[in-house]
Amino acid sequence: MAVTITTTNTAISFLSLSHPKPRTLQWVCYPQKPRSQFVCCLSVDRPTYQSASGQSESAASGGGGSSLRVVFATRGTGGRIYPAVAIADEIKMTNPDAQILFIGTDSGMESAIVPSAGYDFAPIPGSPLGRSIFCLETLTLPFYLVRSMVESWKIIKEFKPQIVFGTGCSVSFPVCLVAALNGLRVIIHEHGSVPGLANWALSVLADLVFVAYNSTVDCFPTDKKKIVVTGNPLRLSLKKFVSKAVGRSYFFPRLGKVHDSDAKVVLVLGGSMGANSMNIALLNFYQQMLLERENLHIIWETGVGSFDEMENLVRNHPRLILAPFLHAMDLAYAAADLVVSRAGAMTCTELLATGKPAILIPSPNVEEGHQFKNASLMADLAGSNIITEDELDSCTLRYAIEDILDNEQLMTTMSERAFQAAKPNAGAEIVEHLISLLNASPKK
Ligand SMILES: CC(=O)N[C@H]1[C@@H](OP(=O)(O)OP(=O)(O)OC[C@H]2O[C@@H](n3ccc(=O)[nH]c3=O)[C@H](O)[C@@H]2O)O[C@H](CO)[C@@H](O)[C@@H]1O
Repeated sequence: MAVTITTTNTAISFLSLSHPKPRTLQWVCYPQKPRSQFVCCLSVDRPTYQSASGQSESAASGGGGSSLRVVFATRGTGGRIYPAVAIADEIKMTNPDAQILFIGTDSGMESAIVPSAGYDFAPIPGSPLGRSIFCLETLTLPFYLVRSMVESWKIIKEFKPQIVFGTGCSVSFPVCLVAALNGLRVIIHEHGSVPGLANWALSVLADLVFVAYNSTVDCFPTDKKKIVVTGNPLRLSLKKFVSKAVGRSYFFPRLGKVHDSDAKVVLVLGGSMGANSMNIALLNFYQQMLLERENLHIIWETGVGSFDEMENLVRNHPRLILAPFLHAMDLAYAAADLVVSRAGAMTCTELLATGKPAILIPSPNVEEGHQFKNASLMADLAGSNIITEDELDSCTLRYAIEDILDNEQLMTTMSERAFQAAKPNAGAEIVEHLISLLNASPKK
């Protein structure tokens, strides 16, 4: 359930000033139950994009207009969904008449993230991927795949896209396959350092393959000429400048009003799913640290799955925001002096673009040590501090946080290095390639 609350308090005034279109605060409930005194899941509405005729519903209705029509197929964690949202944002910037439709599943995070980003969404059945070849999920995979392909076929026939864009997941596989069978342009993007299975397989039939890192190129079993290294695209909201005061007034109204320059805000991110070990480590010292440091404020994303438990364990405090998931990441990054986070590929891209000093705790549960590779790269590029899961405990984390927070010079250097290493134009570059491809030889 999403309840939109329109109000006229100071935070809203700041938001309206900083964004081209007036926006409203949205309180998204995960799961569907009344929330307590904690601020839970504040999100900022984006402008709803309208078609040239002014009828937003026409986006999913097919029809014969000449505007660019793109389908995005995405599912999974934020790291797969947000690159698609970022490229869609970029397309709308350069082609305001473009018609965009996202295909995903009803059960995945995309069903909440995509509509909240202002795009039309069409669900298909998800195909589960089993951990071994003999497990139930793997045995039922062909059945799900056929169902997903049939549903994708119907949507593609009706929407008539020129391009189908997959971000590598169990939804992008059937959708891109159907697109290729229909003779449509297929493009994929891999955000991580090692391609997922869907992207690996789809690279063979894709017209263009965008990747974030040079080292990923050789991982694909396809003609290297169609692989372009661009980096990861950023959501439009993260590319825009949001001042520290605006970010802070959104989360802690008093800070925005008085521009308290002594205040220090620590943003704790467990990735799009949250991180239990980080939650536990923080749980053991947040109270003491807030007590000892009167200028400290904490924004703590617990993950949707752990939120109820954490909400029961964490004591309400005026300088603490506890949230299951943050939609307004632009404002959260803007507010923060220091970010403590998992080391997912998209988060690392965003930390560089927003110039945030970071302590990274790579998830040990991600295949092939992806997150450790990301964190090592961040340490080289921006001097990020790495704490491994084995080293993670309350003392280590608290010491690492205070070590950076108390060293202004170090924070400035880390921030400057991050800005220098950022590649904020990946999205624009991807859209340029995409338009050139269409102009060079329209397939249909
Ligand atoms: C490539 C990789 O490492 N993937 C792992 C990563 O994915 P995950 O998708 O979580 O990691 P990423 O850092 O790549 O992407 C997270 C995205 O979600 C956004 N975000 C996050 C929190 C929030 O409250 N609001 C918000 O918008 C971030 O801004 C970012 O854009 O961690 C998951 C566990 O958590 C693992 O299952 C995935 O295998």
